[in-house]
Amino acid sequence: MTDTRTPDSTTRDLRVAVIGAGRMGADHIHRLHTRTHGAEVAAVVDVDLDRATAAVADIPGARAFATPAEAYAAGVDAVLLATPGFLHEEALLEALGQDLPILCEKPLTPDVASAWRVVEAEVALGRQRIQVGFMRRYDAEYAALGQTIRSGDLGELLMLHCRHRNPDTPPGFTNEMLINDSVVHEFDVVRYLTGEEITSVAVRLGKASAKAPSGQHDPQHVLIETASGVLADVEIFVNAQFGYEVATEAAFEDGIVDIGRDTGPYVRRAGRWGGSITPSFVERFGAAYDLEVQAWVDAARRGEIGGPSAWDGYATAACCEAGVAAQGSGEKVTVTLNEKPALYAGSGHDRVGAA
Ligand SMILES: NC(=O)c1ccc[n+]([C@@H]2O[C@H](COP(=O)([O-])OP(=O)(O)OC[C@H]3O[C@@H](n4cnc5c(N)ncnc54)[C@H](O)[C@@H]3O)[C@@H](O)[C@H]2O)c1
Ligand SMILES: O[C@H]1[C@H](O)[C@@H](O)[C@H](O)[C@@H](O)[C@H]1O
Repeated sequence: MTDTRTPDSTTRDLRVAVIGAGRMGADHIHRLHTRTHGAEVAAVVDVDLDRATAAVADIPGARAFATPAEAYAAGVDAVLLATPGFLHEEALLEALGQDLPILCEKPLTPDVASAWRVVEAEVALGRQRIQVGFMRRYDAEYAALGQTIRSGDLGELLMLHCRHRNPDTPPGFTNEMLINDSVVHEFDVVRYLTGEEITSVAVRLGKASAKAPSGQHDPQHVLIETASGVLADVEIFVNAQFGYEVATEAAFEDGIVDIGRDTGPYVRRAGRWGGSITPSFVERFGAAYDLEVQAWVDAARRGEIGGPSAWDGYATAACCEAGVAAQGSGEKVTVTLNEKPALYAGSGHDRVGAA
């Protein structure tokens, strides 16, 4: 539903409060300040006030705060939430209480009960205010794969073989976070690519790497099934050392499509050949984050959202909960969803993120 109560939103820049100035928040602050049209960083909020202060040092007019309430009192138009996922619910409910447009970094929340509370709060508000930061929808290669699926050129999509590899994990990254923080992206893109809900999740724990921190079983093999029976297997390997890789091989009735392989200059030098490996998500998805944030800003100025919704956040949280249960049981776990509220009709996982 379009918010018609924002009369000057199309004529001046959207004043954004970024909550959380860590790895992802700092990247988004830079993006908003240097290359997003129609928006400005008005406030940075971080419990670590020194970090917030450092983040606004080079941004004229931007102010640092230790709590969102102070930023709201100072006056902002929108919120970009980049605190750790377990803190999202409280911040989302507070921002919804202010009726502000929100770009919430994934996951919406780390468990299905809290995700549903957020959906209920947005439904009670009566308009969509939350966009979830599933940036892969804005990646050119995922968009091309989605186009191939929808065109039917290669027949029906049958299987997806996904590899999700990170060089290492930040401190405090738990075994459950392999699912809640990492595979949550595959849950989203499988829903986005197939246009179907996920019906079950199974997890197999095979041989573990000695490079994984204590408490993490890494890698893991996740098997996802969709409503029509498309199978997607995911190797989630978050201490893979060599670099960052998010790649998929899609098997169709009439062909195979590969996305996410490192490309770039192929160099032959001094008796050797090769290229460079993508170091992190910042490089792999830099262009996708730019498109995602611009789509959010453009939509927020119209009183709309410009990408995956709170329903998408809730549906992926349900998949995560099934995945974490499957980690423990070794059994296939069925994903069950509440009835989709009318607020999200026609604007759920079939929303196309990139043109
Ligand atoms: N889309 C992606 O590819 C991607 C990549 C990395 C992280 N993320 C997501 O971004 C979010 C942040 O991750 P990160 O790696 O930047 O974390 P981080 O730990 O580097 O930064 C979090 C920041 O939040 C601050 N903070 C903690 N509690 C706070 C509170 N109550 N109020 C205000 N600030 C608070 C911390 O001081 C820190 O500066 C997570 O949801 C994560 O899943 C997404
Ligand atoms: O928070 C990060 C981020 O979402 C990355 O895109 C993903 O590859 C990592 O696994 C996850 O920990």
